[in-house]
Amino acid sequence: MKIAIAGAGYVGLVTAACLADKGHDVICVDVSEEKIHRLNEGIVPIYEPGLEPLIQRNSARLRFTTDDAEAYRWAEVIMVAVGTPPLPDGSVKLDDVWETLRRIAASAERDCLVAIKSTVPVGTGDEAARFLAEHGRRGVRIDVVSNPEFLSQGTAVRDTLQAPRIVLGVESGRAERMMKDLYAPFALPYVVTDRKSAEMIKYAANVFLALKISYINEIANVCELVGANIEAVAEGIGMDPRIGRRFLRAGVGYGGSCLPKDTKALYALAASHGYSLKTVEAAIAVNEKQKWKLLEKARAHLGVFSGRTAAVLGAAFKPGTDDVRESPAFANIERLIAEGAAVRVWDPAALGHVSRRFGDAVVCCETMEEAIRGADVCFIFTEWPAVLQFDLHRYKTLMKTPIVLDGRNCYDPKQADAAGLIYESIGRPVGHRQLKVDEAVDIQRHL
Ligand SMILES: NC(=O)C1=CN([C@@H]2O[C@H](COP(=O)(O)OP(=O)(O)OC[C@H]3O[C@@H](n4cnc5c(N)ncnc54)[C@H](O)[C@@H]3O)[C@@H](O)[C@H]2O)C=CC1
Ligand SMILES: O=C(O)[C@H]1O[C@H](OP(=O)(O)OP(=O)(O)OC[C@H]2O[C@@H](n3ccc(=O)[nH]c3=O)[C@H](O)[C@@H]2O)[C@H](O)[C@@H](O)[C@@H]1O
Repeated sequence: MKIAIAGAGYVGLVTAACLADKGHDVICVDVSEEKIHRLNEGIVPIYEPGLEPLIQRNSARLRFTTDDAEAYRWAEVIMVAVGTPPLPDGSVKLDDVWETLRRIAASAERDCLVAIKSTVPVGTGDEAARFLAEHGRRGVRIDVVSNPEFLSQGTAVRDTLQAPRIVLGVESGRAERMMKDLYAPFALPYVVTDRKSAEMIKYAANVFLALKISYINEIANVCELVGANIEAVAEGIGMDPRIGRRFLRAGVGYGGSCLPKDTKALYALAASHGYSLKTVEAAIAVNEKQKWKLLEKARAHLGVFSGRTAAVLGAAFKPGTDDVRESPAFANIERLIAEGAAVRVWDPAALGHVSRRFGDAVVCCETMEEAIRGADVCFIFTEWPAVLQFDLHRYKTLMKTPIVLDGRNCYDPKQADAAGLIYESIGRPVGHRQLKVDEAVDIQRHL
């Protein structure tokens, strides 16, 4: 089939490459001249494992352009994968979606299907269908489908090729048939429903994941108070298939472009109908507090940050991506700088974003060693493989004071203790080298 995809971002690019890989002819459209220029030069503008070879392998069936009118004239299916960022009140900014729909209405000359992959408030698909029926060219039939996306960054290619389900929110037999033709080569299970329910499935899924994370983080906080170990607790409850093991990793909270914005968007949507979503409100509040956990722990050791050197390991919101949107690391770096710390940041994929955002206010380090050398404290915000595999003794040799505060529970506390570290993580008992606030005046004295 001939597919046009609006938006060459994490979702659009991955979807384009996977559809081309399954034999479809795909044109990926973006308004960013720079992005399209780079893609046409063979440079993939985002870091997503497996994406570059997939794009290269399918170059015969995959084109990139800024000429949306030409792409929308040509396509049988137009997929909308543009951004839907949050507005200050938590509701969703739909400007790019509506701009895309306006362009489709003006350009589509043949009967076609518009599949909305972007995460949009419930009811947007119905509005889009009305708009296209009213403003599309005379005699051109444009069906609208809600086809929400569930991929995760870092595993996006696999998630797309082996998705647990494909959700289709359709209002006509023609739309359902076309979407099933499109996805037939993937041989995946479908959930076929109406447009509004499909849009709700997307929010309900993301928000459920956020609830699960905030719940485990609160349990971790209580574990710290009572001396229990969250890793054992998560394993113990996760083995119950009604609960499930995934998304029970305690840490410094969820970040990224989606869980934070989608929790707020669902809350705002319900509120606009006069309903207060209490569970979601609590999950958002817990997450906001959780992201400062490591700074709280650091204060107990160091008192103030002024004059201290802080190493930050990981800036991306999770491993396997260069995305720093709503990254807990960024909020913490900002606060450390504001409180007078000298901040040295390492990340294997996201350093470009760090230097663009913080400039000379931080030192960007190419290696973990460079970041931690001479540091008074080390914060771990992202569980990159290099962090997991790092020789714990190196912290002791390289740091001025080996205080390692781990927001992703990367190490075994006993091993960290044996390696001579003052090590604290989330929801687990601390080693015997733990310092009390009033003992922390002169760290060196204790080592
Ligand atoms: N990033 C993720 O892991 C997932 C994102 N989603 C949803 O998918 C949507 C897209 O997200 P991302 O890919 O992360 O966004 P992104 O910000 O990486 O990419 C969006 C792209 O759309 C382009 N664009 C803006 N206006 C355009 C227009 N009128 N025509 C063509 N291109 C245009 C932008 O230049 C940008 O390159 C959002 O609604 C998001 O909530 C859903 C599942 C996963
Ligand atoms: O709508 C979206 O954009 C996507 O949002 C999330 O995907 P993503 O944001 O890429 O990443 P996740 O793996 O969900 O992680 C989100 C955040 O939660 C944190 N997390 C995740 C799992 C966990 O157990 N604990 C935890 O703190 C991660 O560190 C990260 O900061 C969902 O997992 C995807 O299904 C969805 O398609």
